[in-house]
Amino acid sequence: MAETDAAPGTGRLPGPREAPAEVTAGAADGAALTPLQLMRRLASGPRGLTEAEADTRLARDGENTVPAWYTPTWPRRFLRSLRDPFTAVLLCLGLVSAAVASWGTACVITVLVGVSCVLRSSGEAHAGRAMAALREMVATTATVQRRPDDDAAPRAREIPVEELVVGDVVRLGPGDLVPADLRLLRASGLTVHQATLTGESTPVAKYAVDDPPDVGDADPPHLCFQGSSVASGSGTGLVVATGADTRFAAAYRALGRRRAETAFDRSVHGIAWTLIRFMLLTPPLVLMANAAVRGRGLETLPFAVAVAVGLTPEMLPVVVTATLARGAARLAATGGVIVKRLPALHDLGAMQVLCLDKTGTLTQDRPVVERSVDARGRPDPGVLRWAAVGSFWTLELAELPAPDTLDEAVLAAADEAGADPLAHDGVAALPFDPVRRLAAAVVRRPGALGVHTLVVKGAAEDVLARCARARSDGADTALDDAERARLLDTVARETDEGLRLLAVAVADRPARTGEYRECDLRGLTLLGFVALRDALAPTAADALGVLARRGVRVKILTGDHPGTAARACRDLGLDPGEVLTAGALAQLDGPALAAAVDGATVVARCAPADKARIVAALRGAGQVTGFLGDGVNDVPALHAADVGITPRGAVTVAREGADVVLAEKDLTAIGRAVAAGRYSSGSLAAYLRITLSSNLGNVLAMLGAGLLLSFLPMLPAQVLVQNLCFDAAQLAFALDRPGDGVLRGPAALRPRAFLRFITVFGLINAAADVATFAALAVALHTAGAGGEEVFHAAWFTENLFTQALVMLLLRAGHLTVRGRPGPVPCAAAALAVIGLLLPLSPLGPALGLAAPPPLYYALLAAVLALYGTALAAARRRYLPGTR
Ligand SMILES: Nc1ncnc2c1ncn2[C@@H]1O[C@H](COP(=O)(O)OP(=O)(O)OP(=O)(O)O)[C@@H](O)[C@H]1O
Ligand SMILES: [Mg+2]
Repeated sequence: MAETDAAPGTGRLPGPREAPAEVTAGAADGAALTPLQLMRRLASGPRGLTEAEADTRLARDGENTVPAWYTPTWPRRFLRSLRDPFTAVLLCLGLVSAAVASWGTACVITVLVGVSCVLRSSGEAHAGRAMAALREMVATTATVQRRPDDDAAPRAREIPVEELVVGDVVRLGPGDLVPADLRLLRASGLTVHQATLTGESTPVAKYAVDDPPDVGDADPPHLCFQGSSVASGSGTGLVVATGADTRFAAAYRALGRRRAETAFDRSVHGIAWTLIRFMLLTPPLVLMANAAVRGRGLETLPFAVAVAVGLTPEMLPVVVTATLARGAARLAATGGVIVKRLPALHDLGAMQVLCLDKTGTLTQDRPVVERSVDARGRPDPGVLRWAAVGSFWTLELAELPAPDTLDEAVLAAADEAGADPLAHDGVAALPFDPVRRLAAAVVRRPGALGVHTLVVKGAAEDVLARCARARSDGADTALDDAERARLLDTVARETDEGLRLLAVAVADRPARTGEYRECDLRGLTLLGFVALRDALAPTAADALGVLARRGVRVKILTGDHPGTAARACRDLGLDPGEVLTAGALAQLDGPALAAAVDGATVVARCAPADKARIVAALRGAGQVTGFLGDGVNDVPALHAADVGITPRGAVTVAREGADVVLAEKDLTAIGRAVAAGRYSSGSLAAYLRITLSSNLGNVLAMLGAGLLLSFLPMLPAQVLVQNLCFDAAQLAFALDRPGDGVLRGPAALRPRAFLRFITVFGLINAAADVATFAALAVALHTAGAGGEEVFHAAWFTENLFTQALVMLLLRAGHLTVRGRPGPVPCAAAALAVIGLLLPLSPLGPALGLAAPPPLYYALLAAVLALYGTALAAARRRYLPGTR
């Protein structure tokens, strides 16, 4: 409910354009053309646009805004706040009142709705601005190929995606967000996630074609759409549509937000909807009870409506938005954490399990080659040389915008050792893919005519599975299962030292012109291993310690070897216990999978889908689950989690998909984020607890009194004025900071437990009201005076006093902030003053209130003292250790 809707914002409406038609093709229009025809039509070329031409087009066509969070206008915001379910129920009640000509009630309800809508839309506007500023800090870029002028050679450079224009030539690499609709000119092992467009969760292969297949295909293989993201491989594409013209923009409008229910929805939304059901039930119940017991008819309807209104926490959306926005702004300013989706702050506080990837999150992802050995474990620089040939030609031929850190490390080490990958000629490349866990290049060896050499490097298990022989001392020996097992043992021993191992294998094939595919990578000869060391992130151990103290369980889901992961775990002070591999869990799903990973700390050799599956299973088992990762292989899990967290240096698509971005390279920020989430959830929980239990108490008392008395216990207008006072006072919770007790454990609000709580406290509250009744009877009897007005005034005063008391007693934390009273105590004091003075003021008679006799106040003090004692006792039982 605090969420701002997302919609594509291009700042202008799609409409007829001034531009010449041939330069602005939509993705689908050009799909049937050959790349050359299309380039001619878009007045571009394989070398890209010149900077000047790009500027002209940008000025003409406007910015290419990715479906960002746009800021709705004021009237729209106001209308949207009317759509809030509480407001809708209030409006219905208002209509009912108008229908029975109860104009006073109808007017007060209109005022209530108006006030809460204004508060809500201004709160949202404020939160929206704060969020936009935060999201600005993690803006997205694209790699574009442009020329400084007509004669210059093209240069690849990063620009903000907003500056892309039709005709630009863009490069894509793993983890990039497709920045606009593209026609592929070249592609190498390219697969993209386009779940946002098609709902399909597995990556789809994309490739360049010269003669496009039939037009109108829903998912043409040679087009990549804005909003999808690169899962593996690389490509170069021509921008065919930007901004509002992209297919994503159109699809996005229809789709809305696709997120599954998160912890926030389950708790705050869950509670809200339970309440709405109660509210709708209340008027008919009141009517029926009054008809049955007192024989009253429809004349009790305004009262019944007022009672239902009394139950409504109208300020809930306002308090939620304001609390979360305030928490997020503070966290960004002081904690180095950017919350991109407001409810994620609540989910951070509620998080019970945090799954992390290892590489780049717990380690620095700056691997350094430590040694290179042959299949027998003896030092062999030749293995590193071959690995470098593979790395170099994969990067070169796949045109990756940036090298992978492992490849970078291999190339740096080979360079130092004086190897020259250029001595070979590259033919083809299959870039790294986190599912296959290997990369391959096809090269021509100098002097070896008619022969193509495949160079394969990757995870030891996966490369070994494709090897038929192993080479040592220049001689090849056949690899049987026993030998494979021995080699894997050796690898496991090395990983125990914390090393990451890449296996390197080659194979000679007769030269050919056809494409190389994954199935060609068989019958290889293992050359040996390159061992790399990746130092731990300096703050990782501290961060894990903080999480443990805060009661968040940590699990490591990594694509790396179980040994390397276990060693990293131990070095960080975390007991790895039994290390699982994703392969062993392949058959499990749902609760069985959740149970299997429940006791484990490390699950290794996870493909991207495995990480997502495990996260989803944990969530399915009722655990509020976060995921922290930085790579392409983490994206599905980031989406699957209640709260997806990413460090700032993460790949674009991870940052784009995450709910929370750690702005600094400091993992301890996660501890601060969790704390901020818990403070915010703590404020919300206190607000809900207090508001709902006193609302419920008042309603119960009013129902009972309505049946006992011969007149209405409160006039509808009085109920509503009282309600207005409560609402105003409750806004203080948005400014409140609860006590440090909230930091002790995850702060998930469970609707069931919560409803039990408010029932207990509601009953105590109702009991206080009944006691007031008795006090009043005694006082009136003694004073020999009475009447409805005195009763109403007495009850009004008592209600405001009990509300003030509840606000003080059911809230955790100190009453003062830096020596001054905090917002909640101030609001409670204001309530008490109004409760005391309003019936005595000139406004009193206007509302039908008359001053009670002095004895009543003395008795009220006694009732309040008793009530306070009962609250304190119940609090010790239901809210242990909250202060
Ligand atoms: N560029 C590469 N070329 C060849 N093999 C690679 C390359 N990058 C990674 N690998 C191999 O694939 C394995 C899995 O890599 P992946 O990127 O899925 O996970 P990771 O980065 O090791 O771990 P994490 O999931 O913790 O980030 C690595 O352990 C490594 O053996
Ligand atoms: Mg990673």
